[in-house]
Amino acid sequence: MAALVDLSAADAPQHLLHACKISGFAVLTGHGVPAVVVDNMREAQRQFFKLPLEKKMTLLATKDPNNRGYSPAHEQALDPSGKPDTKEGYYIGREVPAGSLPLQGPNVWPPEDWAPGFRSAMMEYHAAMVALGDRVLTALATALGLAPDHFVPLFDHSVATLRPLHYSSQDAPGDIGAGAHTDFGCITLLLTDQQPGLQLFLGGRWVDVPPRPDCFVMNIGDMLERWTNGLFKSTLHRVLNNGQDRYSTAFFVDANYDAVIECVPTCCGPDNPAKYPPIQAGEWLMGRLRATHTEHALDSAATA
Ligand SMILES: O=C(O)CCC(=O)C(=O)O
Ligand SMILES: [Fe+2]
Repeated sequence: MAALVDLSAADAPQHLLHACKISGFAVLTGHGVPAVVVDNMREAQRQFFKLPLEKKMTLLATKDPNNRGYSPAHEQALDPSGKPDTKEGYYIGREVPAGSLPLQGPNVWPPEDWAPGFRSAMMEYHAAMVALGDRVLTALATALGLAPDHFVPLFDHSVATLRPLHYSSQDAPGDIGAGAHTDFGCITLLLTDQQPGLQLFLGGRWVDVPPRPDCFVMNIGDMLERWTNGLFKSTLHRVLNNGQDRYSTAFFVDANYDAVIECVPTCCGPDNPAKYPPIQAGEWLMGRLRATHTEHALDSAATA
């Protein structure tokens, strides 16, 4: 189901290709992300979520036009037909000046004395994830028979969202921490702790993904499924609470807001016509964010 892939091996592209076709999930070893970068991020994540709710509520992502900041428990329903998610989270993106594209702009940060080192630890981890994402995209382009740098111009100002999450021990075991969903973008790089909870929907049933705190769980999102004409699978997954505190950190590798997602040349042809009409990456993303979040400042943000 989620195959182990050693990213440092010469045949990594072939193994990734296989995993993307079968389940859309792989567990990455040989990723080269320094342990200190991961440890500092984990520490900052734990300290931040321990803050009193009144403080966290002053940093709401729903009030930010670029969707940066805190999202409390029950604010998002990743499965809009089900119960809201019990997880709390924090959205962090590229630290850039407000510009013409939605979802791009300055981050929302807690005051330094509330969460000392949070900002620097998160931005260092963000940079490491951008680099890992580039590496995975190069391997995937190679595996697809494209030039290794095929995706580079499509990700040079990409929406690159870091989202530390916390599932609370106060929630009942079996409650929906994160509702059944497929990821909206291209690739997700997920770090978990030692707590189980993540499940994939494969072969008509929910299958546990055993935690591997030293690895990254990589999965394919909707945009890459469309880009590959359905060759890569954007697989349904969810998180169930288990009565323990669980910390995970998602990094969403999404394309440039203004990139057009249409079938890559090696995945369609006369015998295999494009199954999906072209979409603009940012509009797709905004649609999925609006569909899963409660009332949001995004609702009034212009779509480019
Ligand atoms: O917390 C996890 O293990 C998964 C979270 C997830 O699927 C997501 O944020 O898209
Ligand atoms: Fe997800």
